[in-house]
Amino acid sequence: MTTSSLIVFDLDGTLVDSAPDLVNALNFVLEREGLTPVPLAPARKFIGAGARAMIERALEAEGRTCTPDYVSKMTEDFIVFYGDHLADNTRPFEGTEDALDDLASRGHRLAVCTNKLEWLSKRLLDRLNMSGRFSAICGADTFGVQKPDPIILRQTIARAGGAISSSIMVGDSGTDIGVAKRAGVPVIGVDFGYTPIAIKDLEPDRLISHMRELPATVADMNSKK
Ligand SMILES: O=C(O)COP(=O)(O)O
Ligand SMILES: [Mg+2]
Repeated sequence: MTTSSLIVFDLDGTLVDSAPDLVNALNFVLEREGLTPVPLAPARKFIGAGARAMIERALEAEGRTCTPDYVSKMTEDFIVFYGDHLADNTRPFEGTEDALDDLASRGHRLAVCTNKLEWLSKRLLDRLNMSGRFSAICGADTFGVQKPDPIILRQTIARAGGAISSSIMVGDSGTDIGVAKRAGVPVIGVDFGYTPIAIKDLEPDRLISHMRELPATVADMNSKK
């Protein structure tokens, strides 16, 4: 028998392949400052800790040091540009919508816990016609703390009407594995997202390589509780 539970998803690199639009926005601000744009493949690993961290990681990779105010201005400009272009090329990873349908049909509630700003996350999921699937969509500014601070995951679970003891986190990077472990929530890693450290080395409880594997993985974890 399957126990129904809340499944909490990371957004960038887990539900959606958002790197093309994030990197376009990054390159918009870099080029405007006279800096060299970054190709998509190496820039993917800058994603995962929010917009500011993405810009800082890109500047560091170019060997630039900038004042916090300068980075703040670039971050503001990044967000304005990204807000207008966030669904130009971003799509759910293959099999995601079928997997979410399957989980919902088994009685699972779904939520999003991301280090993207909440309004950008909601706008993106609206544009992809996916918002209605989630009982809560929480971002870096929703509770004033970001992943891997366990408060953001605990509060997301509460907002979605779930319980820590019956929730599972799904994510692609160190912030997701970290937040889940700190909050005491089992975690499934996906190996198709964005992370500078191989996801298997971060030791998620389970690892999947395609969203089609998710419903059976969740069912198996719940059957062993
Ligand atoms: O946009 C980011 O850098 C982080 O987003 P994520 O937490 O959904 O991976
Ligand atoms: Mg991610």
